[in-house]
Amino acid sequence: MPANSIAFDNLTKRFGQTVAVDAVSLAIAGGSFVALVGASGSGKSTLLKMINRLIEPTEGRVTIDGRDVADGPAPTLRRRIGYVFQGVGLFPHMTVAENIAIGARIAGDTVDIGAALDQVELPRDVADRMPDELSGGQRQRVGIARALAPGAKLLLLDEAFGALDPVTRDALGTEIRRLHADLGLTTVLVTHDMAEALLLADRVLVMSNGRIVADATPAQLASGGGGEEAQALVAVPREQAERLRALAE
Ligand SMILES: Nc1ncnc2c1ncn2[C@@H]1O[C@H](COP(=O)(O)OP(=O)(O)OP(=O)(O)O)[C@@H](O)[C@H]1O
Repeated sequence: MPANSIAFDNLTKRFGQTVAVDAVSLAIAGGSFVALVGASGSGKSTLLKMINRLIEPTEGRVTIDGRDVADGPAPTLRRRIGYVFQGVGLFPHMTVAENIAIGARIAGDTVDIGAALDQVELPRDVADRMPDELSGGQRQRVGIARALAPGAKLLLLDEAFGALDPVTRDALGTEIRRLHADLGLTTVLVTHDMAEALLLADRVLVMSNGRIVADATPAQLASGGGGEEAQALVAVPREQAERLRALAE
């Protein structure tokens, strides 16, 4: 498998009586773009956070290129894995430049802030601004720049476009896809939006009650494959598209 592949091996997480992730075994090829979709509470975020050890499994393990993520210190692991979530979590009292550099600085490295801003198509003059002087979409771009600044080759996105207007959301999605290709990333995107998953990912995993109930390509899903639960989710954007088409007739 190409570098930066991820594997789940009987991965389970229980919170008391709740089985958030239920014995998931699955491999994600290095360089692929995988979307994880499913209803609220189906276990998507829990599965994602076990990759960068924000959550530790109850049973089973996650490996990256065959090595257990639990081997070695979590901060070292997290420098390899960019993580962007809804709300971004920029430090409000630090400038954009300081926010982007923080991960690398802690590790004793420096970051080319201009290049990091170029990468996410932000003007270089935002470097000295504070996060609350940016739009939501710009803040999200800073979050992506920060996640990738330490040279991460894996990118985890947890509803990263969730709070944005549809136009900004679409533009950021396209940009993430470009960054994914340009930087040769392995990307895992958690989203409740099947249309976003179909348009951005190479492979769509559907979660339900802690299990992966469908594993298909966007083309397979669009042509009716993937099973009942997947098709129930595909029906939403399909019906919207049909209603729009009907309006034009
Ligand atoms: N820290 C926690 N303590 C107890 N239960 C938790 C905790 N985190 C998650 N859960 C439970 O685990 C299950 C899976 O949650 P998770 O956040 O992974 O779902 P999700 O699919 O990401 O949902 P959403 O789309 O709403 O973010 C849910 O039943 C949730 O209530």
